[in-house]
Amino acid sequence: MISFAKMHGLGNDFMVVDGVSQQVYFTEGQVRKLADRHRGVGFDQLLLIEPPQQPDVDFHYRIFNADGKEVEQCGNGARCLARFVRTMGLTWKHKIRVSTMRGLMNLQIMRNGLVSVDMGVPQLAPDTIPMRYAQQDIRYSVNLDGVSYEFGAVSMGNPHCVITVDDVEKAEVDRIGGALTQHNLFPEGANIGFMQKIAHDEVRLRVFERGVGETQACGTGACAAAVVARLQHNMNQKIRVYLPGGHLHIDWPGDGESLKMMGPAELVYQGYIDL
Ligand SMILES: N[C@@H](CCC[C@H](N)C(=O)O)C(=O)O
Repeated sequence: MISFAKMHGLGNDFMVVDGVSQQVYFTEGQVRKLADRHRGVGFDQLLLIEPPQQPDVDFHYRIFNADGKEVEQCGNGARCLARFVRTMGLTWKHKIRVSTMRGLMNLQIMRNGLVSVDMGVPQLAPDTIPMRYAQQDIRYSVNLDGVSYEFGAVSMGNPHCVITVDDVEKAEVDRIGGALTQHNLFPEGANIGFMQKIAHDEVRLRVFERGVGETQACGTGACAAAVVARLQHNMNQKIRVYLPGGHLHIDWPGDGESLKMMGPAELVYQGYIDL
């Protein structure tokens, strides 16, 4: 039996497991079974919180997609992690530093109850995404069934491709997202965002997540969209990203600078399950 919490960030939902007080290990098959929305707990990602692996860090943060694969980063999950470790008494700090597969991240629980995350510096070079394009650019194109799609590519620790559309409601998220997430342009797959500009400081966004499908919100997807919005469309440093599950505040001063994301993190229930 392991104890866990069910949490969500704007409807992007998680099974969160305390791997500090419990000895836990998950196989790909176990994660897939737990992710099943009819026979398991049901979630987009499983978050496993482990003891720190280095001195200046509070926790090590691991993320598994619903398909069982471990991935590098999850923005909505990071906010839930901050709320989880405080609620479960794993720390009393308001400022929490975690390591992930791809580096370090600082989380802060704000007075207004929201959680702010310093997501680090967005990476734009094709080999850091990774993406099979020789030269870095702010706009790339890909051909799908004879139609060419322009996109921006960003690594927020994990790979993102962002396509600007006229009407996000009409975007073929499943068809185009499903084809591009596994396109050979992206050797490790990619999360595919569909972004509509609303104003200089507002976009709407839907994301087809790698290893999951369309989710109600994607934190790193919102960060990547803000980067593309600024680079391709000269939008503001501070923008609101409206996702199907709610909105996030993103603040990115520009190239080479760290990006901050702020939004909610909710605990739904706590439970026990046999693995
Ligand atoms: N929902 C997440 C991203 C989770 C990982 C992603 N599906 C990937 O494979 O990179 C977020 O809030 O950032």
